Amino acid sequence: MESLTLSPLKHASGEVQLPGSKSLSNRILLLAALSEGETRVTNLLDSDDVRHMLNALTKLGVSYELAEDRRSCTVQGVAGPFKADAAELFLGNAGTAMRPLTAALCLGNGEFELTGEPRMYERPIQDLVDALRPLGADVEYLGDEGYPPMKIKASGLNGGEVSIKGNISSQFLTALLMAAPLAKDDLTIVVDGELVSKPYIDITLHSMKLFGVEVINDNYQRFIVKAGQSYRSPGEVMVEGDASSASYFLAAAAIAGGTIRVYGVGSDSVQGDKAFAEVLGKMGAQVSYGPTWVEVTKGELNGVDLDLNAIPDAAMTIATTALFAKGPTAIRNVYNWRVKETDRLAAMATELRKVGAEVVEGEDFIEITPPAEITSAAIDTYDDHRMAMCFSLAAFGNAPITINDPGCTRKTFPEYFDLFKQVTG
Ligand SMILES: O=C(O)C1=C[C@@H](OP(=O)(O)O)[C@@H](O)[C@H](O)C1
Ligand SMILES: C=C(OP(=O)(O)O)C(=O)O
Repeated sequence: MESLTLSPLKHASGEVQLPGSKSLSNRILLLAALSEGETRVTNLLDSDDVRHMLNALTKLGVSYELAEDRRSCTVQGVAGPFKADAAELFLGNAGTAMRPLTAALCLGNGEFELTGEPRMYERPIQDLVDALRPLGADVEYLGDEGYPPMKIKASGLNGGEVSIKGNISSQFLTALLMAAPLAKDDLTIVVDGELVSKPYIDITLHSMKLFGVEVINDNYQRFIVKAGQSYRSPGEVMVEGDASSASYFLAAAAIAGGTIRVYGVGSDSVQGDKAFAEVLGKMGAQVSYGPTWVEVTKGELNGVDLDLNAIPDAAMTIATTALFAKGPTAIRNVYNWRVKETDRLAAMATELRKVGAEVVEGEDFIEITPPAEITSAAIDTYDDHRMAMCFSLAAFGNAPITINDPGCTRKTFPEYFDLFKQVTG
């Protein structure tokens, strides 16, 4: 396994043009495929998660033309459910491909197998399948009950009223919402209990609206989607920059100074993770926004105690930023860190201790007391892109930090370490 050793870093400044948002890239590609007409998608993310979606669309008979740099793509919509009647789809560890495609495939007619990397077989999908079955979906688990791989025998989805649990992943509700307009009748979706990662539902509703579909949203507890609203191409869509990817650069500036400005995400962004900069502000960094940019300058950082359920991905960056704050930091209500690329609560606790932090790992929270001096360590990344990216920040101490398997950032941000070097060199 390769590793990358970062010498102690002192400074971070410059400008970063963010790659396209993963969440938006995969939603827009799927909706473009299901819609009437041709859609030109620009600023598309080029990363493993998006490649899995693109490969799946090819196998499902969708044609598209991808630019040589893979950052723009013209998709020919199939105007309704996929036309393919059989396919085996390998979806890696991409939640934004696995969950939405599971629901979308049920709309058509045929037999489909959905497979992925070993970790995908440990990431739950039962709450989605339990919501699809009463609508007529035939989904068989091929391995463990409640987890991929799965076989779908599709024959369309009925309308009616269905309830879905949202306390493990918002992607289940996202998947059902995006499939809903192509069901045979109107669909009412009732959220059973707590809904985690709520801002991702706004990304979903925003994406559906771009493609001409309106959803009645009753306080995120009840959604009504009228049938017969077909997706229609808006012609051209530009993908916003990735707000989660922005977090590492903004945190670098907050920790080390001078100033970093990221372009592609700002006050106009639909992504919940734009709120990450506000958290840095609460810690003491100076933050300013434009419609499509965010700028952070170093401040005296203090620990915070916050519920970060709404921004679970960017919240990981707060965990390593906490190494440079005065006093302890608590990140609360992040139980679902445990079912992501790795058990992120356990991984974060183990690796933060390696650099000298004192850590309390709760069932759904983590408390971090920074060390007086960060100690040199080799950080294991657990095939989790965010572990690799977060721990690059530990190099702002006085000790070298080795990141094992830095290539795992390919899931969402293949060029991360090149850009990080540019702003810290
Ligand atoms: O819908 C999305 O695009 C995502 C939703 C979130 O997952 P959960 O809803 O499982 O928390 C987030 O962590 C993931 O990276 C992307
Ligand atoms: C949880 C993540 O990914 P996924 O879309 O696979 O859920 C993530 O990117 O942090």
